[in-house]
Amino acid sequence: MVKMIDLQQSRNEIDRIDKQIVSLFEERMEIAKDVAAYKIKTGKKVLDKERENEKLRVLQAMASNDFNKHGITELFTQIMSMSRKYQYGLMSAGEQELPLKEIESLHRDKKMKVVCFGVKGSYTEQAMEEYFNTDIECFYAPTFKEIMEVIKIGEADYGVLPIENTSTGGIADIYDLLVEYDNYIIGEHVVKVQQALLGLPEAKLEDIKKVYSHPQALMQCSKFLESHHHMSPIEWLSTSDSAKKVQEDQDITQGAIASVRAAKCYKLKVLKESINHENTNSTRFIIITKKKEFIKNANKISICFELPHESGSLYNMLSHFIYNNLNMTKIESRPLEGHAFEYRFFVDFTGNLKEPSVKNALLGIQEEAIGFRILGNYHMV
Ligand SMILES: O=C(O)C(=O)C[C@]1(C(=O)O)C=C[C@@H](O)C=C1
Repeated sequence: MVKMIDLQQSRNEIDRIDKQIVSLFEERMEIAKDVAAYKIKTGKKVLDKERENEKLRVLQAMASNDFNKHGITELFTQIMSMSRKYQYGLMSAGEQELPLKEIESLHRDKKMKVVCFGVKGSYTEQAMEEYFNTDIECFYAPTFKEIMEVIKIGEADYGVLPIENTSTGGIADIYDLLVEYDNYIIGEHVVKVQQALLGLPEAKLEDIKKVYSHPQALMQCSKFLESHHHMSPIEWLSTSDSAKKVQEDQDITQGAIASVRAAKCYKLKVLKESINHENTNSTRFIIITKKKEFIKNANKISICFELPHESGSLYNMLSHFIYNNLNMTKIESRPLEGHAFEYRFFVDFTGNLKEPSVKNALLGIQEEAIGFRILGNYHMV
C-alpha cells in the first residue's frame, strides 16, 4: 500500500525548495548584472543563441526522464529570457538618443504641402482636411507608390494614405511600401465611410444600368446591388474616380458608388444614400513624412520585424510587450519576398518612445528580431 503523506508536509517541502529557487534566481540575476556591464562596455549583443542552445543541451542531459527534460528546457528558456530582459532594462536605463526626434506639433512655420492619394472628392481628401484642419497646399497622386515617392524626394511635407478598413481589413500594398521607403507615420485619422449611389442630375434610380466603383466599395454595397437586378457592378480605380467618370461620360445609365462629397465635387445627384450594409464601415488613414519625428505625447507606436523560422520565435518577440506591460493593438503579417512561407510582422502598440518600458521592449525586439524598423510614433485616434 502507498503510504499517504500529509498534504501540509508536502507543501512545507515545496516551500523549502521554492525558497532555494528564489534565492538562486536572485543570485543568477546579480551575475546577469555583471554580464550586462561587460556587454555595455564591449558592445557585445545580449542575445547569444549559441550559448543558450548549448546551455539547454547540457541542462537537459542532466534530467533523469523525458518529462523533466522537457520541463528543464521550458524553465531555462524562460530564465534566460528573463536574464536578457533584465540586461535590456539596465542598458536602456542610460541616456541614449531617441530613434525619432520629438517635436511640439506639426511644422506650421510655412504653408504645408500635402500630397493626397486619389482624386478630388475622395475619402482620403476628407481625412486630409479633417486631420490638418488648416490652410494647406495640396495636390493629388493616383497611386500609393507615387505618394511614397513624392514624400521621399521632398516634393511634399506630408502624405495621406488609407491603411485599413473595418469591413475589408488592412491594405497589403501600404504595409509593403512602408518597408520599401524610409518614410514615417506621424499621424492617423479615421473617416466613417458612407457610400451613396450617384448619377447624372437628370437620372432616376431606374435609369442606372452600370454601377462603377472601387472593388472594396462594391463589396461593401453588395446587398444593395443584389436587390437591384437592373444594375451591373463594374470595378473602377477608386470611388471618387468613378464619380468623375460618370460626370465625364454624360451617360444617364451610368452610376457610381462614392461619397456625397464626391457628388458635390462632380455635380452629380445622390440617387440613394447609405447603401453599404455594414453601418460601422470606417477607414483608417495614415499621415506620413520623410522626417524622423514624432509629436509630443504621441501614444501609439508602429514597428515591423522579421523572425527566424523557428518554433516560439513570435511568442518570444511578443513576450517583450507582456513583460513591459505594453498593450498591443494590432498585428499583421506580410510574406517575405524570396522566402516562401516566411513573414514580416507589423505590430502596433500603445506607448511613447520616451517611456522606459517602451525603450526596454524595443531594445529587446531590435536585438532579437531581424530587419527591425520603427515606422512611427503618433497619436492614436
Ligand atoms: O552568457 C551570456 O552572454 C548572458 O548574457 C547570459 C545568458 C543567461 O542568462 O544564461 C543570457 C543571455 C544570452 O543569450 C546567453 C546567456
